[in-house]
Amino acid sequence: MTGACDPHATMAPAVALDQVWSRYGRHVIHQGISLEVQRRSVCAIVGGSGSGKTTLLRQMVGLLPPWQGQVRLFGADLYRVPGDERRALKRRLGVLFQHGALFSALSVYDNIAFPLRELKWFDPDLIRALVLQKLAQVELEPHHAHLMPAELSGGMVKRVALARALALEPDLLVLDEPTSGLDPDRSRSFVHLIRCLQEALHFTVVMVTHDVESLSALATQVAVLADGHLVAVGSPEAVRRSDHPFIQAFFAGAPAPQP
Ligand SMILES: Nc1ncnc2c1ncn2[C@@H]1O[C@H](COP(=O)(O)OP(=O)(O)OP(=O)(O)O)[C@@H](O)[C@H]1O
Repeated sequence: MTGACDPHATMAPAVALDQVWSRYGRHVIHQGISLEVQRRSVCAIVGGSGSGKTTLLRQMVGLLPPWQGQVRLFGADLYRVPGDERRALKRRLGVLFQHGALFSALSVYDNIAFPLRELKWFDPDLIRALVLQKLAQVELEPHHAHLMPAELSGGMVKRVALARALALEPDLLVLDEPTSGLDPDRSRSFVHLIRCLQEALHFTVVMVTHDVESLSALATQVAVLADGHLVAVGSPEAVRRSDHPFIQAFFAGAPAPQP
């Protein structure tokens, strides 16, 4: 039994990929990817352009069934559990895709309230309290709630998107290139925010990044994709010691990650 209610699943990894194969048409992207991400850890997936990082994230969040293999979240087989269990599993995820992807026609308030309203569980007073709490968590002010996405700086868009991803208090936060488009200062401050929130709220993070500085600041585990395979998985310090050419190039010149 691998259902979301399985008592044996309580200590299962947040994410477990088992022999995942992926393809688009005849183009095979992954050839037997197996990876476990333990709860409360921060896993960074890195790899060259087109190596299949985003495809792997889409599979983890229930958007794309793998061609072969299993994707388990918290012990439950995401693509084989019944629909209501799958919906319950997906409510345990917060997702922040590249570029933030806010609804441009909705205010900051309505963007953050969106996943809360969708559930139809909360009355407007509770939604208001939760939206203000999430805004505070991402270090924005209550008056920012009335702004439209077009009125926000790039850093604020990221923060609002993060607040929306945190709205349902996820157990797993999935981030695709969280710092893309930010200048180095804003990037550092956004990474610091994610780190503080993760330490306070104890969610698991899986992120794709090209940014070695973000990786060094956040990741407890690194998984490196190349040629359809995971060529290294481990702590940042251990992966960095690999002599794989992509890994050597990725870390070249970067300061040693803090254990
Ligand atoms: N919907 C799709 N249909 C066909 N091919 C696709 C589709 N999505 C992605 N691909 C191809 O699959 C490969 C892997 O794409 P993916 O976006 O997962 O890679 P990535 O490692 O995230 O790349 P990048 O770092 O450039 O964002 C690429 O060659 C891409 O062109």
